[in-house]
Amino acid sequence: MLELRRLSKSYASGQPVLSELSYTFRAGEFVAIMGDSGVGKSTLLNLIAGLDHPDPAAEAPILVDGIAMAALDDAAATRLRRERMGFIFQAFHVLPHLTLLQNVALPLLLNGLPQDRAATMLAAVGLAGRDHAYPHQLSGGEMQRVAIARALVHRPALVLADEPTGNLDPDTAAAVLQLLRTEIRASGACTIMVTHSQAAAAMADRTLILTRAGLQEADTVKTLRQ
Ligand SMILES: Nc1ncnc2c1ncn2[C@@H]1O[C@H](COP(=O)(O)OP(=O)(O)OP(=O)(O)O)[C@@H](O)[C@H]1O
Repeated sequence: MLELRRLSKSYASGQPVLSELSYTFRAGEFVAIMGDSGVGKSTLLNLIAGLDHPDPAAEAPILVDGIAMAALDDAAATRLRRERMGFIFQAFHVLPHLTLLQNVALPLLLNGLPQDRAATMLAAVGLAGRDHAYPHQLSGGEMQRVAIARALVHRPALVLADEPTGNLDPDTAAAVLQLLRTEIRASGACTIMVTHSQAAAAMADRTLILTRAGLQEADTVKTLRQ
């Protein structure tokens, strides 16, 4: 579903952040990515999302459903992102001047899809009857539930989440993650979640650790450290 092939990224200012990273993510799996601060987790998600460009060294470093991101022009990359991806990112926060229903309906509108699923998704995340509320009327946990509904409403094949519960208390975080897991199970989306939280990672099917050496299964890293 998502293939990384010798993906590298350096910023002008410094050393390479990612160096020849290769990994294949399968459809329907929920994977957590952990790793030390500054190792490049957010950079990796931004590259997969097409929000930043990898170093040009490798020919097709990112393939989504077999489509090489590097071969797409800006318009085609935007279309692929809009149709096949869902984001739970701080930078894509719920828009304050739109109602909850309008926020959740946005991916449907942008993709020219019928909008009735927006109300269904709001109900699925426990916010039935709040369609016409505005984001400032919500708690942090409720806001993250709206973000989840919006990320999944258009049935994307790939969901990218960056610290989806970073600013929530442990109980609310657990409820939000439980909901995310239920919804991605129902939709069959491949989900990649970057997190520093062991509790959040425990909700995923498996955990990968990003180090300078690349992405490795958490169990392998634990064994190597012992
Ligand atoms: N736009 C940028 N320009 C220059 N350097 C950057 C840029 N974005 C990130 N970096 C650097 O790249 C490295 C990786 O950053 P990144 O945010 O991907 O790490 P991270 O693993 O997500 O960290 P954290 O867990 O602290 O969020 C850091 O050294 C950071 O300073």
